[in-house]
Formats: sequence, C-alpha cells, structure tokens
Amino acid sequence: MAEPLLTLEKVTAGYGDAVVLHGVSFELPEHGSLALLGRNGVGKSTTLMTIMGYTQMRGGRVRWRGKDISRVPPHKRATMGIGWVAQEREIFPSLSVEENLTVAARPGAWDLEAVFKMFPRLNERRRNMGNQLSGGEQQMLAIARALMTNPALLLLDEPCEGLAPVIVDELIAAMRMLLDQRKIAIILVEQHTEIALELTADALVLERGAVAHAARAEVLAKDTATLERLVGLRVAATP
Ligand SMILES: Nc1ncnc2c1ncn2[C@@H]1O[C@H](COP(=O)(O)OP(=O)(O)OP(=O)(O)O)[C@@H](O)[C@H]1O
Repeated sequence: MAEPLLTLEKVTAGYGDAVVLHGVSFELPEHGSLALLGRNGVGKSTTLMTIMGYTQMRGGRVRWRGKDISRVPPHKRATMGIGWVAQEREIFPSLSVEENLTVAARPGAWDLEAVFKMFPRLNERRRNMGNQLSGGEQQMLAIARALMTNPALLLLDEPCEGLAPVIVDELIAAMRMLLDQRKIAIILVEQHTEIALELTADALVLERGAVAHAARAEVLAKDTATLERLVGLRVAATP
C-alpha cells in the first residue's frame, strides 16, 4: 500500500503543562480529505496546531510521507507542504490583497492567476489593504494565501465561522473544487457538521482530546445517533 501523506501515531500534546490530546492516531492518504468533528474544546484546533508543530508533543509521532517530523519546526513543515489556515485568519492588515498573497508564495500550480480564478472577489479587491476586507473576503484571502504556498495538505480551521450564508456557499464551492481536483489533501475542522461531511471522504470525531469515532463521511452523515451523542447537534439524516 502507498505510504500515507500524514500519520499521527498515539499523539499526546498540549500547551505547557496542559495536555489536550491523549493518544490521537489517524492516517490521511495523498489527496485524502478528513472532517475533524466534535464539541467545543475537544481538541480539534489543537490537532491542527500539532500537525503544524505549534504545540508541545508529550508522546507519539507525527509522520509526513513516512518521515518522523515530530521535532521539525513549523516553518519547515510549511516548506515541506503543510498549509494552515488559522481560525483567526491572520491577514496582514497593512499589505494589499496581492501582497498578502505573494508574501509567502512558492512555485507551483497555485499562482495569482489560479487563486483569482477560484476567488474572483479577491481579484476585484487586489489593491485593497487587508484591513479593508469583509470577514468573508479575509477568509478567502487566508485560504488563497495558503494555496499560494502550493501545499500537499491544507489544514482549514472553521473556515465558515461567523460568515453570511452567501459567503459560506462560495467557500463551500471553492472547497469542493479543491477536493474534486484531487491534487491536495484537506483536513477540515467545521462546526457545520453536514457541510463538512458532504465535502470530505472520511471523518473523525474527537471527545476530550481522543478519537471517539472514525468513519467514512457518508456513513457518519447518516448515523444520527453517533452525531447526536458525540457532536451534540440534532442533525437531519441524509436520505
Ligand atoms: N494556547 C492555549 N493554551 C492553553 N490551552 C489552550 C490553548 N488553546 C486551546 N487550549 C485549550 O485546549 C483545549 C482544546 O481546545 P481546542 O481549541 O483545540 O478545541 P476545539 O475542539 O478546536 O474547540 P473550539 O471549537 O471551541 O475551537 C481547550 O480546553 C482549550 O481551553
């Protein structure tokens, strides 16, 4: 079998003395897609931050294409092909849209033309400063900027949070396009459970920093009992 793109092996990690993740294990294949679900505070963002190298590992391993990267610093992981879109978006306020995009760009299929094709709004706003953008435009810019690094894996932390439904639809369309192209792997943390499960191939539900359930996304989407128990939402079953 082909080597997974990313492997977490019994990862225990947290912040200083606070241990948040307790033995988290999963694999993601090249071009795979995984929804990371669970109630507030169960460790979803911490899992993404651990993959990026921003937390303190207490045990276990993070492997990238088989190589142990547990001690590799975040900037090196970025150059290896891991792109992270933080919940806070972290747009540079005093740089233009175009400057925000080119500042971390690396050669590859994703260039200005490609990201503007995916997000035409950003093209219209290319000379605007980061602080002149709406929340939705900032989120598009954050995703586009991560794509400009031409990652093999994109970590998306609640990209639809707090955005108007019309913008959420645009973001969903963009994520679907990304996944359909099957040139990139995605881990998606999303409160909108139905959206996440519709987009991704696989799903993982965390509870108190541990994996409570793993399933194909289409199977979990119909498993309302598990969703109600572990995600806490009353989710309508997909027919
Ligand atoms: N920088 C930090 N320092 C210390 N503790 C933190 C830090 N960030 C998060 N935590 C703690 O880690 C735990 C897991 O938080 P995390 O943000 O990973 O959860 P989450 O599942 O992403 O939830 P949410 O949907 O609320 O973001 C929480 O108890 C939180 O208080």
